[in-house]
Amino acid sequence: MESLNKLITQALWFAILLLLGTFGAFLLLFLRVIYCWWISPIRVYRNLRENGFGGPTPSFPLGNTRKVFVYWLGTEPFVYVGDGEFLRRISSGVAGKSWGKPNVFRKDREPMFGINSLAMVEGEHWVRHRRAITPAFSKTNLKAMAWSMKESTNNMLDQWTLANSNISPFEIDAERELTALTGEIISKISFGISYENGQKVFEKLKALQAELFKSNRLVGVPFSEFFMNRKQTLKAQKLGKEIDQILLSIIDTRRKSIKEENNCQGDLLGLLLKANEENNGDESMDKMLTIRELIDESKTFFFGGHDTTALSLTWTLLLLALNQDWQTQLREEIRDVIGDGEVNFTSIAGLKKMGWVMNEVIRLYSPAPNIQRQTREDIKVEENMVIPKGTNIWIDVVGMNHDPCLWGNDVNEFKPQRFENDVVYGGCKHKMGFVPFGFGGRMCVGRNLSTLEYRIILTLILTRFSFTLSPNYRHSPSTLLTLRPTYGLPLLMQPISATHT
Ligand code: HEM
Repeated sequence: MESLNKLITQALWFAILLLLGTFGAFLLLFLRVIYCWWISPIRVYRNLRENGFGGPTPSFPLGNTRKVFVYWLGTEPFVYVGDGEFLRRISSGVAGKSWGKPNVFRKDREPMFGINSLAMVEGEHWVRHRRAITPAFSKTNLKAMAWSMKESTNNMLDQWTLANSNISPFEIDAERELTALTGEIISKISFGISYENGQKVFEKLKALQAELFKSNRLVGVPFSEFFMNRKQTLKAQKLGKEIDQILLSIIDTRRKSIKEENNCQGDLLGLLLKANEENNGDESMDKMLTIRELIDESKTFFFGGHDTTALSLTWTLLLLALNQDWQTQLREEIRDVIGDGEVNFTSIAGLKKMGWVMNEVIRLYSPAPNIQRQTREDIKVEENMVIPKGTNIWIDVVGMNHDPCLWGNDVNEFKPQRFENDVVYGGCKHKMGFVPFGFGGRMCVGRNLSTLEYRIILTLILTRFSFTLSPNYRHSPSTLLTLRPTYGLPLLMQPISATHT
C-alpha cells in the first residue's frame, strides 16, 4: 500500500514537472518570439531613428506593405501611388484637362520642355495643344517618317561595318550609339531633314540636357536655386536662349517656305506650321499654336522623343544579348514576315514577337520610371476619402511593373511570352498596373512614333548583326528622369551577311 502511495506521489510530481517544463518551454518560445519580432526590431528601429534614419511608419507584423502613402520633396507633399486599383479609382472619370503637373517641377523642367508645351500645359490650353499636335502623329505622317528612320539607322550600321572591317567581333557602346541615332532621327523628323540648323539645335539641346543632368536637384527645397552651381545654371539658361533663337529662325524660314511653296516637308514642325497656316494664323482658332508654343513643342519632341526610345532599345539589346534564344526567335520572325522585302511601316507591323519583347523590356526597365501629376479638382476616392485640389501625385511605374501581386512570382524574369495571349497587359492582374506610356487623356502622344522607330531600328540591327554582352559591361541602372545604364552598354557585334533594304 505504502509503495503504491509512493508511486502515485512520484507520478504526480512527474506530471507537475512535465507541466512546468512544457509551460517553461512555451514561455521561452513566447519570449523568444517577442524578442525576435518585436523588442529586437524596435531597438534597431529606435537606434536607426536616433542616428537620423527615417521612413514611412511600419505596421506590425507586416511592415511597410502600403502601396499608397504620403512622402515629401522639400516642402511639397506627394501622394505616392504604387497600386493599380487606387490609380483606377483616382483616374476614372477624370478628363485629361483636369490633370496638371506639379508646380515644383516647373522651374526644373522649363529649359527642357518650356512652360508652353503639351507636356506642361493644363486645362483648356492642354486641350488646344493636344488637338493641334495629335494629327502630326497620324498613320500617314508616321509612314512618311519611317523612311528617315531607316536611312539614319542604315548609315549608323554602315559606319560600324566600315570602322571595324578587320575586327570580328567588334565592341560598341550601344547606349551611346542608340542615343545619337535617335537624337539624329528626332531632330530630322521634328525640325526637317534638309535644314542645316537642325544639326545645330540637336547639338545644343544635347549640351543643355548634359548641363541639366549635372545640376543639383534639390527639388522642392525653398530657395534651392541659391545652393545650385551658379555657373551651370547660367550655362543652361544661355543654351536655352540660343536654342530658342535657332528654333525661331527655323520656324520663320519654314513658315515662308510653306506660304510660298506649300512645302511642309512632312516633319512635326512643318505639319504644325501647315495646320497653323490652314487656320490663317488666327490665334483664337482651336488648333492654333503661337510661335512661343511651337518653340516649346519642338524642344519637348526632342527631349521626350529620343532618350526614351533610345533607352527602350538599349535595354532590349541587353536582354537579347543575355537571352540568345529570343535574339534567334526575333531574327527568324523577321525572316518569315519580311523576308527579302522592304522594311517599312506596313511590313514591321506584322512582327508580333517583337511587340511582346518591346512590352516586356519596358516593363522590366521602364524608360519613364514614374509619372507625376497634380489634381486640378477634388477627387473622391471613396466615401470618406477625398484627394484635395492641388495635391501632387507620384505614380511609381517601376514599382508596379515589379510587383509579384500583379505579375506573379516570375515578375523579375524576362518572359516576352507573357504578352502572347494578352498583347496589351501581359497578364497583369490589374489593367492600371501596366502604364508605361501613362494613362487617360494625357497618355504619351508619341507612343506610336516610338514603337515604329523601335521596330525599324531593331529589325535592321538584328538583320545585320548578332551580338553578345561584352565582359566590360557593369550592371547599374540609374534613374535621372529616365532609367539608364550608368556605365553604358558595351556589346560585342558580329556581322551577318544578308542585308535588308
Ligand atoms: C519608349 C518611349 C516613350 C515612353 C516610355 C514614354 C512615356 C511617356 C509617359 C509615361 C508620359 C506621361 C503621361 C502621363 O502623364 O500620364 C509621356 C507623355 C508624353 N510623351 Fe512620351 N514616351 C515615349 C516616347 C515619346 C516620343 C517618341 C514622343 C514625341 C516625339 C513623346 C512625347 C510625349 C509628350 C508630348 C507627352 C505629354 C503628353 C500630354 O501631357 O498630353 N514621348 N510619355
